[in-house]
Amino acid sequence: MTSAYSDPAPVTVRVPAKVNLELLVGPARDDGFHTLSTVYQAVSLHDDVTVALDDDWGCSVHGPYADVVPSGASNLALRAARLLADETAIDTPVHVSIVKSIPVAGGMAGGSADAAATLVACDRLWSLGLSTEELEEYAAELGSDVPFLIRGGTAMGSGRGERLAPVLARGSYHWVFAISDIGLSTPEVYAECDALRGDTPVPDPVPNPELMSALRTGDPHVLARQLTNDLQPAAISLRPELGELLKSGLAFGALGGVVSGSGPTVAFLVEDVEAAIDLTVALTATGAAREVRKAVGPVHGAHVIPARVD
Ligand SMILES: C[C@@](CO)(OP(=O)(O)O)[C@H](O)COP(=O)(O)OP(=O)(O)OC[C@H]1O[C@@H](n2ccc(N)nc2=O)[C@H](O)[C@@H]1O
Ligand SMILES: Nc1ncnc2c1ncn2[C@@H]1O[C@H](COP(=O)(O)OP(=O)(O)O)[C@@H](O)[C@H]1O
Repeated sequence: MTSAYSDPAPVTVRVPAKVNLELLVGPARDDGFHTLSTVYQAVSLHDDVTVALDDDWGCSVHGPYADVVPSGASNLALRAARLLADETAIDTPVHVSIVKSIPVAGGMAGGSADAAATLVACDRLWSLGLSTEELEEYAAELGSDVPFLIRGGTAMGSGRGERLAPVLARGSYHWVFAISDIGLSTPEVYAECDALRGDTPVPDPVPNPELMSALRTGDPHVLARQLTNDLQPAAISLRPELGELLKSGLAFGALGGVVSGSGPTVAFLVEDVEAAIDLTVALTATGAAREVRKAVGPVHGAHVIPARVD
């Protein structure tokens, strides 16, 4: 006799990386986090995260970065699944399988992206029916930029980066990312930023209206002039070669360049897809980056895709 009930099929969610178009870092708060004003853009470097019911909680990581991502309890995606289960009184464990293509510890929020994808996937697998707002609240418990990876597109982040507001952005932008061999630790880069500032008083960050205007034009030449990152001097202080990489990209024709978040990935904004190909070839030839990848932004946040058939 067949049962009327069958286990739900695994759910796969595709999730983008991010770049900060503007990252203004204010003073350190009592809880150790820094007050931020940032503008995130989701870009088309993706991880795919699949959740499936299993006898026990587990995680596996696949792809070129598998060796440098923990697959145990510290994996942020597995932590996301367990947090959501605890908060919603679910007691059916899942296995989380990550096909990782977002650079690790690169300032592109790869771990946060996997956590965001897992929340969206588990919501579907467990038929929780949570709203985007509810998922973003759980996301904020996992990390400052996890909520943005659920939302995607282009958005402003305040607080420690977790409070999101929409931004009116026109057009589609072409990016080239120069990815380093070895990652940088986000807390170390914030600490270096504090050390470089010393005793200089730091005001609360105020969003730059010229960036908002630039995003409304849809013109990459205009946007390129507004790219800003207060963590860039800290990232360059820890990795002086990033300064040279930025200069090379601009010399090879990028409209603008900026360290992505806490680095060490460097993001170059270019005019169009041909310029992206040219810059990718030129930067690859220098050997100054482990890998050079093209992407477009903005793209959607974490979203369910049809299951892979292997
Ligand atoms: C720098 C940014 C820019 O978007 O991204 P990444 O470059 O790491 O991707 C973010 O602020 C990173 O966000 P996320 O990676 O989620 O950081 P969290 O897990 O919340 O915090 C990790 C650590 O970073 C520092 N931190 C983070 C956010 C913040 N507003 N102030 C901080 O000082 C703290 O030392 C904290 O313990
Ligand atoms: N699912 C995950 N993907 C990537 N890194 C993870 C994950 N879970 C935990 N980590 C850890 O988080 C650290 C930060 O990774 P990541 O989010 O890629 O960088 P960044 O904060 O620079 O954007 C890594 O060094 C890794 O050890």
